[in-house]
Amino acid sequence: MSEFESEIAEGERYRVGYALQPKKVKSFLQPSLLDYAKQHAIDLVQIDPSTPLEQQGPFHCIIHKLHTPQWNKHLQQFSATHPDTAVIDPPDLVSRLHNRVSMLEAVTHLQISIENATVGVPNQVFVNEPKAPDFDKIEELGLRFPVIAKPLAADGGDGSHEMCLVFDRDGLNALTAPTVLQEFVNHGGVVFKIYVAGRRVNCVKRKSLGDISEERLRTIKGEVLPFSRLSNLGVEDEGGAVEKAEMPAQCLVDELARALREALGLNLFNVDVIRDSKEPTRYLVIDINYFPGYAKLPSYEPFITDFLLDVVCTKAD
Ligand SMILES: Nc1ncnc2c1ncn2[C@@H]1O[C@H](COP(=O)(O)OP(=O)(O)OP(=O)(O)O)[C@@H](O)[C@H]1O
Ligand SMILES: O=P(O)(O)O[C@H]1[C@H](OP(=O)(O)O)[C@@H](OP(=O)(O)O)[C@@H](O)[C@@H](O)[C@@H]1OP(=O)(O)O
Ligand SMILES: [Mg+2]
Ligand SMILES: [Mg+2]
Repeated sequence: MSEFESEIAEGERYRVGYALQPKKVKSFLQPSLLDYAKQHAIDLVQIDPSTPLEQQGPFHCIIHKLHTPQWNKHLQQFSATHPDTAVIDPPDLVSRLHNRVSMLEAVTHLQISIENATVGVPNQVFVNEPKAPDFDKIEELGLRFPVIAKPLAADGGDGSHEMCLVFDRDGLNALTAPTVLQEFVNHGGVVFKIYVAGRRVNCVKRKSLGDISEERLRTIKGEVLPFSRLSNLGVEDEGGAVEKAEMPAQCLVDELARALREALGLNLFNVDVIRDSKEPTRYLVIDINYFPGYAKLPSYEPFITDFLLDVVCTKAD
């Protein structure tokens, strides 16, 4: 018997509306998810964002990854008149993840120390005009090269995944504003991706940028190395770094997910975490994404369905 069978009244069905871009519908709404959810009393219903929500309901729950002002307004109006529909998640809270400075602020307030491990963020500074960056500000913060130049906006818009590895001050001349300069931390070429769906948590390993040696730093001058959508690149694991990497302790993963879920007020996100090669008890959060690619997880169908059942059966803790 499933965890929820005793909660669901005989014949009861739950309507969950989803409002996503066509590309996301294709990747997230796999037939296997639709089927699994259906067998567990959840009907996933596509929402047309250009038609009033009133005409498309009723909904027990709405999940979404659209953030045009018009969609936010429709959602807000619908919520006001349908307080029983759970909106996963409120647009004003999601928007904190659309900026690479505010995204990491919640992490800096967490006090996590489990099994000697700590969780923080890399040093970073926002510069408006990288061509004439405020070097004093950078040095005051103790920011050290190499750095990754990341676009401030992380809203899925054009260029929001286009990054640059910058090896020294001269390299900053190649950048365009506005940019977040984040210290590059050697981490053994493996990123841990913690997927959260309410109280459901799953951590997987992925290939990342390789370490940069002191030797390489001495020889590279004024160079920048552009890259984009690294998490979608090939999965080839040269040298077996990903396979060999030890996972972070499960209690650390669970506590980080729980604490961030509470601090951000969000249910659907993932967290990219690296482990400092020099200090392996030091974990660093480098990125948080709203409504990430859950379909890449093994058994994502029960993962998502159980989360939706948590919401509609109001079992979330
Ligand atoms: N501070 C850092 N130190 C070392 N490597 C980093 C750092 N920040 C990012 N990286 C590497 O660059 C990749 C891309 O960075 P980031 O995750 O910030 O970009 P993104 O475009 O938002 O990614 P996503 O596709 O997950 O949304 C990371 O997965 C990691 O491999
Ligand atoms: O492309 P996928 O569906 O796999 O998911 C990616 C998602 O793309 P989307 O645009 O389709 O939502 C990205 O969103 P935007 O920043 O572009 O908004 C971002 O969240 C990535 O981190 C996700 O990849 P993952 O972190 O899971 O590897
Ligand atoms: Mg990332
Ligand atoms: Mg991201």
